[in-house]
Amino acid sequence: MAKAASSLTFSTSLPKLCRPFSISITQPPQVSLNSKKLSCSISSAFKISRRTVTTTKASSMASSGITTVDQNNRKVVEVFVTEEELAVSLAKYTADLSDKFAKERGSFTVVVSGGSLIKSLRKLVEAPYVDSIDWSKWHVFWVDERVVPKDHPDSNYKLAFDGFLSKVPIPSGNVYAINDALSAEGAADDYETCLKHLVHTGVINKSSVSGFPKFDLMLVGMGPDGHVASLFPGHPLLKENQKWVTHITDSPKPPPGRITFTFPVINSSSYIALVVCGAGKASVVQTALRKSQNSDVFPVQMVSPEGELKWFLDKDAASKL
Ligand SMILES: O=C(O)[C@H](O)[C@@H](O)[C@H](O)[C@H](O)COP(=O)(O)O
Repeated sequence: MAKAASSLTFSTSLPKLCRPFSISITQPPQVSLNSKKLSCSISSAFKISRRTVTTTKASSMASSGITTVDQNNRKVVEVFVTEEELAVSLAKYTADLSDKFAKERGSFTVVVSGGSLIKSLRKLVEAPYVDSIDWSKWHVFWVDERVVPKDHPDSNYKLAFDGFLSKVPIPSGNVYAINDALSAEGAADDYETCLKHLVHTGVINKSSVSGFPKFDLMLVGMGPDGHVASLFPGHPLLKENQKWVTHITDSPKPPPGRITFTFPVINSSSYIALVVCGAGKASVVQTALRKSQNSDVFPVQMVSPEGELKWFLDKDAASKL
């Protein structure tokens, strides 16, 4: 097992077609200076699959340990040499879940963020997925939206429509954009009312654990400051625990007016894919996946779904692990 742990590494001279490796974290490793104990602890904490990347830096990741993991949750970290490979894997992951939920419950509720995530979904609109996915089962929501007209360049709806939704046959009635004629507060209330209706009619599941809506899959990005959705570091909205959808008028990332799902909704999800690329996010990724204290510094560290959390990282975002 010590050999396996020492293979968890990154290199700038990786073979071009090398496959990603996955780390399934089932329990936090015990970090110890005793090398024998450390090796045993790490082996019990990580399940390594598709291991093809072998250099020296991984042992430093392993020896620091990952201590942010909730023992009851399943967290997977997957690192890709290129964003292109990440996009391929993300498409397969999404398509597999689409198939699973379409078969199991006759619909697939998918939540997307804005930002670079939409570009990372591009493989879904290509073969084989564009033809094999049952798009009629999809119901699409936004984890956050900027309160601007739907044809505005800042609109997350427009971003997703142009890059993704316009290229697949999802019924237009299954795409839940905000009412852009309302204020931020009004749009948030309206969106929550819409979600309540869809929970009532069974399109969206309800968590028996939290009582909040339980989406099948959330595909979300993370900002360089560690924000997810429109939940920003230090903002009081991080603590919202009643509302399903809330609003912000002082977003530090423009535009200032937005609506956002709250953490209880995000964390009721069955699956969350956190898609993070670029060296500018490496420090936050490092803190989120290697922190040794219990305090949550970044909003992304509050992402802890009932189901599976999977990090999709490119090698730049993972460069400090
Ligand atoms: O509307 C938004 O601003 C987004 O939903 C936001 O949460 C985004 O996902 C992150 O800021 C990451 O964006 P990038 O991937 O472009 O850095």
